[in-house]
Amino acid sequence: MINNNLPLLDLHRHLDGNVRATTILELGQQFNMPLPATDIEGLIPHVRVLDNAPNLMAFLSKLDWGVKVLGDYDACRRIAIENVEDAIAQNMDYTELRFSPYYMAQTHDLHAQGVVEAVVDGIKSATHNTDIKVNLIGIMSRTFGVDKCQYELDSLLACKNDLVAIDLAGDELGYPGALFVDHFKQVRDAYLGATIHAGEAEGAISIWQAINELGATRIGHGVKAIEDPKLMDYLRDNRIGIESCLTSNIQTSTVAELTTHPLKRFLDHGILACINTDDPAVQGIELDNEYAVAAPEAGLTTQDMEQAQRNALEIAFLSDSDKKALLAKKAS
Ligand SMILES: O=c1[nH]cnc2c1ncn2[C@@H]1O[C@H](CO)[C@@H](O)[C@H]1O
Ligand SMILES: [Zn+2]
Repeated sequence: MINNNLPLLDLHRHLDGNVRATTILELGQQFNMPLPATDIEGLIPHVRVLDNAPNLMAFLSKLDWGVKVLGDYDACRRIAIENVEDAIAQNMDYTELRFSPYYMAQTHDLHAQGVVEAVVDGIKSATHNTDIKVNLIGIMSRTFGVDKCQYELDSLLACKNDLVAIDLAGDELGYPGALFVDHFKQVRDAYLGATIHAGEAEGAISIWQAINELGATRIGHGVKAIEDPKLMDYLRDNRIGIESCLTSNIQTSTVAELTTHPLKRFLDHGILACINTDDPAVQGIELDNEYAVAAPEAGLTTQDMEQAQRNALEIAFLSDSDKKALLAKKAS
C-alpha cells in the first residue's frame, strides 16, 4: 500500500520501455511501417510480456517495436510527453525517466543527440505547470558494444545539464561492466551520477564491479547481492541504493517467484532499497500494482513499503532542499 503522506517516486522507469501500444499502432501508420498486427489485440503479444520470458534478453526483445516506430524527433518528443502523462496518472510526485538515445535513433537513422534534445523538450513541456517533478537519466545500451556506447554517451554529455545521471543497461552477461570503465570516467568528469543495471543477469561480482570500477552510487535490480553477505553489508554501510523492480524480475526469470524475491531481506538488512516499475507498458503493470500486489506478495509489510518510499527519496538524484520540499508537500 502506498502511504499518501509520503512522496511517491519511481526511480527506475525506462521511457523507451513504456511506449503505449496505441501509440505504436499510430506511429506505425504514420511512418508506413509494417507492424506485426493492425489492431491492439494482435499487437499486444508482440509488445508485452504475457508469459514470463525465459531470460533477460527475451524480455528485452519486447521493447523493440516501441522504438522501431520512432520515425522522427517529434515521435520521440511524443513518447516523452506520454511518459509524463502516465507518471501523473499514477500520482507520482517525482520520477527519474531513463532512455537510450541510440536505441531510439537506430531504426530511422536519427541523430542520437537530436533524440536527446527531443526527449528533454518533451519532458519540459509536459511538466510545465504540473505538480510532478521529472529528471532524466541517460542510458548506454551495452548490447550495442563499446563504440556505440561512446557515441551514445557523447550525445548525452552534449546535453549533460538536462540529465542527472548515466546508466548502463541491456545485455549484462554479454557485455560486462569491465568494458565500460573509460565511459564512466567521462561520466564522473561531467559531474553526473551513475546508476547501473547490475546483479540482474550476472552475479554479485557485477555489482562490486559497478561500484568499484564504474562509480555507481545506485544499482538497478541488484538481485544477486543476496548471495554475498559482505556485499549486503557494504551496500548498507555505504548507503548504496538498490532500485528493485519486482514484477520485472519475475518476467525476466531473474527470480522464480515473488515469495523468494530478496527485496524484503534488503530492507530488513537496512539497505536503501526501493520499489520501481522498469518497463511498465511492456510489463503490463504500473507502480500502483507494485505496491498493492507485488510488494505484499514479496512479503513486504506496510512499514516495509513506507521504508521503501523513504529510501527512494533518500537515494533520488535530487538536492537535499528538493527532497525536503517533496516531504513538506506531502505533510501539509
Ligand atoms: O530490466 C532491464 N535490464 C536491462 N536492460 C534493460 C531493462 N529494461 C530495459 N533495458 C534496456 O534499456 C534500454 C532502453 O532504455 C535498452 O537497452 C533496453 O534493452
Ligand atoms: Zn531497467
